[in-house]
Amino acid sequence: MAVYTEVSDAALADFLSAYAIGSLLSFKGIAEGVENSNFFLHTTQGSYILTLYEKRVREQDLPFFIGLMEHLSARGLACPQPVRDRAGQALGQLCGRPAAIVSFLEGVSVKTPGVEHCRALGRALAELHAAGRDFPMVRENNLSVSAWRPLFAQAEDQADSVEPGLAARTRSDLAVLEAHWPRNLPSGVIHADLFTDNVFFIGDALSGLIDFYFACTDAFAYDLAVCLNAWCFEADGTFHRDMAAGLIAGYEAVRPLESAEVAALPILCRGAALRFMLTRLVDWLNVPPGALVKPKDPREFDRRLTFHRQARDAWDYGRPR
Ligand SMILES: Nc1ncnc2c1ncn2[C@@H]1O[C@H](COP(=O)(O)OP(=O)(O)OP(=O)(O)O)[C@@H](O)[C@H]1O
Ligand SMILES: N[C@@H](CCO)C(=O)O
Repeated sequence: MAVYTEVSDAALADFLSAYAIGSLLSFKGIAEGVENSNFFLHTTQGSYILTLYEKRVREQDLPFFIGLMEHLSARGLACPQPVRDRAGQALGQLCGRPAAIVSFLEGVSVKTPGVEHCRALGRALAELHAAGRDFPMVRENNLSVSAWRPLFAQAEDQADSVEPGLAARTRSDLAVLEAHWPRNLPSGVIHADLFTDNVFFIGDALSGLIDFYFACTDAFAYDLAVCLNAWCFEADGTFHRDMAAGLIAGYEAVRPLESAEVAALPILCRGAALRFMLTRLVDWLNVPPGALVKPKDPREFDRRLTFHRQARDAWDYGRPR
């Protein structure tokens, strides 16, 4: 359970007194997630999510995330809407952490997505890219290719204790990716972490996207590569080409890929898999003492990398030639 910071009743009451969202009916920690501390907040006016920003979220980036959610909500994208306090502030401090309240989205995430879920995801991803086009703020992707070697340095000595051969495989992936990482692809606001737990459905219809705390300015096709990794593989590394085809077709129904993006897809997928393998590896080896959190398994992405290393072109990912 991702609750790194406990919030006392008194601290919560003091924090909420700045907001005009009614009086508190219930408050409880949320079991899912690994990054921030999240709580359900139920008041006489409705349901909200309270987030205390932890470890990997830099305080100077919070105006980007909050501004982006406001921008996307204003353009009709179903995402959390930040709630401003009586003084017009969307960001406050609670228990020594930066904190914000956002609207609660209805829906549930799917644990085992099918082709139609992937098609709906593709459409929503392209709509997000379109809605973000006139967002004026910029945030560099601080978990892109130049960050991977320093991340690996934190875990290299112990990598083989997690999976034999992992250190050597990672060294060779890093060399290839650093030499061939594509530049100058069409770019803009990307979500960068659109895993199944961050996409809600009501029945078969996609109802909302959450967790914009890795959002940044980067290649649109990299976001697609993140989704291909997150949605179209089993934990054991089995790839579902039909789901990948649905995801790409859904995306291209809204925003057709340019030829440079199509050509870059295999290396973008390989890089995205390495990014999640590395952050998981570092977290796996460094669980904070006392934190109520279950770290995610880096080996799932080591297995995906086996697929990406042998992929030749976008056709291998289900895109028609
Ligand atoms: N706006 C929202 N509406 C409804 N539920 C939400 C909302 N925001 C968060 N949640 C719930 O809280 C959980 C954790 O939120 P979130 O994914 O943002 O946390 P995180 O720690 O950043 O997680 P991750 O590991 O995905 O980065 C979600 O799985 C969902 O159940
Ligand atoms: N979605 C990430 C965790 C948050 O970055 C993962 O599955 O590793």
